[in-house]
Amino acid sequence: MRIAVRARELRGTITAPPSKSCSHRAVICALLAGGTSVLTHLAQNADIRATLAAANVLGADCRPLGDSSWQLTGLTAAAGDRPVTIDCGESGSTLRFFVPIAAALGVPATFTGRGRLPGRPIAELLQPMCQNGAETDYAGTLPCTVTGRLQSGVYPIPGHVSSQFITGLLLALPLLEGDSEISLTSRLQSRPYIDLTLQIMAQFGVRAEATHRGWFVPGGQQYQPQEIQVEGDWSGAAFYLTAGAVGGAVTVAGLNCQSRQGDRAVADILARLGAQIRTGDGMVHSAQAPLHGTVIDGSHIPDIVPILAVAAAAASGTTTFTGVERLRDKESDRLYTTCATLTALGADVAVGPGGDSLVVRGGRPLHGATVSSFGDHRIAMTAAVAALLCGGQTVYIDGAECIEKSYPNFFEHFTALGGVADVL
Ligand SMILES: O=C(O)C1=C[C@@H](OP(=O)(O)O)[C@@H](O)[C@H](O)C1
Ligand SMILES: C=C(OP(=O)(O)O)C(=O)O
Repeated sequence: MRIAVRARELRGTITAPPSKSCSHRAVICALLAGGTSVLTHLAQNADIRATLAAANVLGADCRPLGDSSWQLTGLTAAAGDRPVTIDCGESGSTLRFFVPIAAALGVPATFTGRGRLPGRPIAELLQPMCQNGAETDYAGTLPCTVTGRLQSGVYPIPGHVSSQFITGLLLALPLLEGDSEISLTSRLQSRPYIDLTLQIMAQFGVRAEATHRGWFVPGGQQYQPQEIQVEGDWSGAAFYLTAGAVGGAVTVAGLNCQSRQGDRAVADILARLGAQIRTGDGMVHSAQAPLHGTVIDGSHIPDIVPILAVAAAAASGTTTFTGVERLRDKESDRLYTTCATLTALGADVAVGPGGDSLVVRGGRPLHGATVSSFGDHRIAMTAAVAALLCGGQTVYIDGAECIEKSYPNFFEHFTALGGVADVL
């Protein structure tokens, strides 16, 4: 699907979609709880559909109650040992969370996926699982089959590849009989996602404790069913907060200003770049002001680096994003695709020496062009917001349907704020 977008400025108020990260975690905790949970304001996107389908395959009874609420009855008895296939679609979270969960339940499972997912990293998670009772059949790409049953023990894991490995283990290891330890072998990146995991696990009555090298996870724990309202998505909100900062004035409602979502940092970062930001009462207001370059550590906020590069392109001077090497392993190689997209529109964006930074020399006027989404929802949405810098010219985005992965009504919000988004 090609979409033609045009906007000189965006103005008005939208409500943030439900958080994708919180929705994954809530569905999984509800699956693991013996009883019925009610999840309201659950994200309705392709990735959460994959996670709901995976929960269903493992024995949960998932029923829509309407109005984005779901009733989920979790595993009341031991899961069977009948082999299952779990289609993760394009969702890295679904894959990395369910691999250890299936193994902890002792369910032989084959994992499939599409798009870039088959090649995204997973070996670093399989390795400690194989040291602790699992067996895997994996040839460097999906499908991947996991058999055996995880045992409690020590799980050495790198912290710099994907925090999703650690979230998957944190969710799964409390189900084992004995205590386990997750031991980091390299510095943790994307740390806020771990805090979010621990927070939602705690809401379902399950705990893990931080140690000086990782986490201690007591075994024999039981998830308790809950009624949970999923909070608004700061990662999605980042697109429209950036839009307000570079052209117009946008208020995003439905956000928890004390959230553990790491992408909440977008508000402080835009303010640091010079935007007018006001927060309070579950709303964030972002308005245009002269922006100036700065240094942004991207190591804990990988998902908002592409959209912040648009703010950097609008700022005078140079903005350097550090710690961004892991952007290469997302739905696209986001270092390359952020550069390619913004360069096609006339911006000066390049990967820095060493390959772990992104350097944006801002302040250039941009122009319309045809760009590809590269099949990556965050790149499609980045290109749409970048159209605000193109002097009213049209940006054509090929493959824009990929927004379905996290933010299906993204273009409805774009038009509600006064932009033009025509499906061609
Ligand atoms: O745990 C999560 O919900 C996520 C963790 C992050 O991945 P990494 O830990 O691989 O950076 C992030 O990019 C992803 O979109 C969602
Ligand atoms: C990287 C993302 O998600 P996942 O890793 O779950 O595919 C994302 O939403 O940008």
